[in-house]
Amino acid sequence: MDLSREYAKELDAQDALSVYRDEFYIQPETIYMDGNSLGLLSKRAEKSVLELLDSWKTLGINGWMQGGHPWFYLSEKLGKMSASLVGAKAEEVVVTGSTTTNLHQLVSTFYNPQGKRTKILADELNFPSDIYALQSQLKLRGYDPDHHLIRVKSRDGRLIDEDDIIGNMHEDVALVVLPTVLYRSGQLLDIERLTKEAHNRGIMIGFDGCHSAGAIPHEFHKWGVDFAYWCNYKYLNSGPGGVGSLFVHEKHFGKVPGLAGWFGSDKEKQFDMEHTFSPAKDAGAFQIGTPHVMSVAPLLGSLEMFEEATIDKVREKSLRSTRYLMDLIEAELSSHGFVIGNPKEDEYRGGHVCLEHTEAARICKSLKEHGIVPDFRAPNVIRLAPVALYVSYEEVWETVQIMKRIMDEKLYEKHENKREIIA
Ligand SMILES: Cc1ncc(COP(=O)(O)O)c(C=O)c1O
Ligand SMILES: Nc1c(O)cccc1C(=O)C[C@H](N)C(=O)O
Repeated sequence: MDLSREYAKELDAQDALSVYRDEFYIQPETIYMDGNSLGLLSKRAEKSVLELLDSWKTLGINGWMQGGHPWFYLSEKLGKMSASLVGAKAEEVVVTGSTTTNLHQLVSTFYNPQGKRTKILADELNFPSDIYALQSQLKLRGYDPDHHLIRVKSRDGRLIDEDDIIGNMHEDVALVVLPTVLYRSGQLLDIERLTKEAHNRGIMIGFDGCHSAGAIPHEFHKWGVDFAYWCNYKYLNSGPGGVGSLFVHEKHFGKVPGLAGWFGSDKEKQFDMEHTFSPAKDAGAFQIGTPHVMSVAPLLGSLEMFEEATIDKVREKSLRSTRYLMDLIEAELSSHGFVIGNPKEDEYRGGHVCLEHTEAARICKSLKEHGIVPDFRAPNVIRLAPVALYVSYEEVWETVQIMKRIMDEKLYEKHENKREIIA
C-alpha cells in the first residue's frame, strides 16, 4: 500500500465529490471526523435558514401558505426530497419530530400485542434512547419490560449476529425494532434479510436509520420494511436538534396513528377544526403538532445537495475512505494496541470506523488538542467518520499521521483516561 501524502492527494484529485467540500464551513486547522454524531453546516443550509427566516419576517402568518416554501407543506416536501435516500415513495416519508418521539409514535401504532404475541425484540447494543422508549411503551400497555423486551445478546460486545436475531423471532414476538447501523461498532445489518425473516413469522419490523441515513442507500419500500425513523443532524447535516424523519410503508396507509395530533390531519380538512380526527392518507398522518419550521430549514439546502450528489456516489466514496482509513491504521498503528471493531466487509460496514483502545478516552482528548475531531464512546471506542461530502483523503491521511505521533510520543498521557460530559 502507498503510504505517502501524494497518494492521498491523487485520490482527492480523482474524487468527483470533492467539489462539495467548499460548500461546507470547515474550521481552519481542524479535521472534522465526527459527522456521524453532528454533521457540519453547509452554505446551502445556511441560505435556506435565512430564506425561511425571511419568510417569517416578511409574511408573518401568511408564510403558512405563501413564499417559496409554504410552511404548511414543508414536512411533506422535505419527505419527498428524502425519499430517494431510503428507497421510499415520496408519500411514505415525512420530516417530523425527533428520532425518539417518532419511535414512540411508531411503536404506539405498530405494536399490537395479541394473544401470545406480546413481546418486542430489540438488541443489547442499540442506542439507549430507543431502549428507554421501548421499555416505557411496554409499561404503558401494562407489561413488564424485564420480561417483554427481548434484547438479543452480542457474542463479542461489538456486533450482533443476524442468526441470533432471527433465532429470537419466536411466536410470542409482536414487533422487532433494530438499528440499520449500530452506533458504536458501525455494523450494518442486512435489512432486507431481517425484514423477510420477520414477515415470514408474522412479525412487524421497524428500523432506526440514524447511522445510515445520508451515508448508505436503502430500499425500504422494495424490502417491505414496515416503518423506519431517523435523525437528520448526523450525515444529513441539518444542525443540532434538527427535526427527524419517519417512513411508513404504503401498505400501512390508513392505519390510525397511536399518537394523534392535528398536523396528522388530511390537509384539506385540518382547518375545519372538527373534533373527529381525519388522518392524512399517507405517512403525513404520523405527524403530531405544528412543524418546527426553523429547525427543518437547514434540511432544504442540505437535501438539495444530496439530490445532486446522489446517495450511491456518497456511499461509494464513504466505502473508499473508510477502507483507506482502516488500511492506514493497520499499516501505521499496528504496534500500538488498536483493534478495528467495525466489520471490515463493505456489505456490513457503516459510515464510520470504530477504533478500540484501552486508552481511548485520552487518545480522543489528545486528538482534539491536535485539531482532529473524533468522538469517544465508553468504554473504549474512538469513532472516526470520513464523511463523503466534506472530508478529503488527505485529511484521512493526516489524521493517521497525527495519531501515530500521539502514540509514538505518548502525548495522550497528559490527559485523564475519563470521558467528558458529552463524550
Ligand atoms: C441510533 C440512535 N437512536 C436514537 C438517537 C436519539 O435521537 P434523538 O435524541 O434525536 O431523539 C440517536 C442519537 O442521539 C441515535 O444515534
Ligand atoms: N443527539 C446528540 C446530542 O444531542 C448531543 C451529543 C450527541 C448526540 C448524538 O446524536 C450522539 C449519537 N446519537 C451517537 O451515536 O452517539
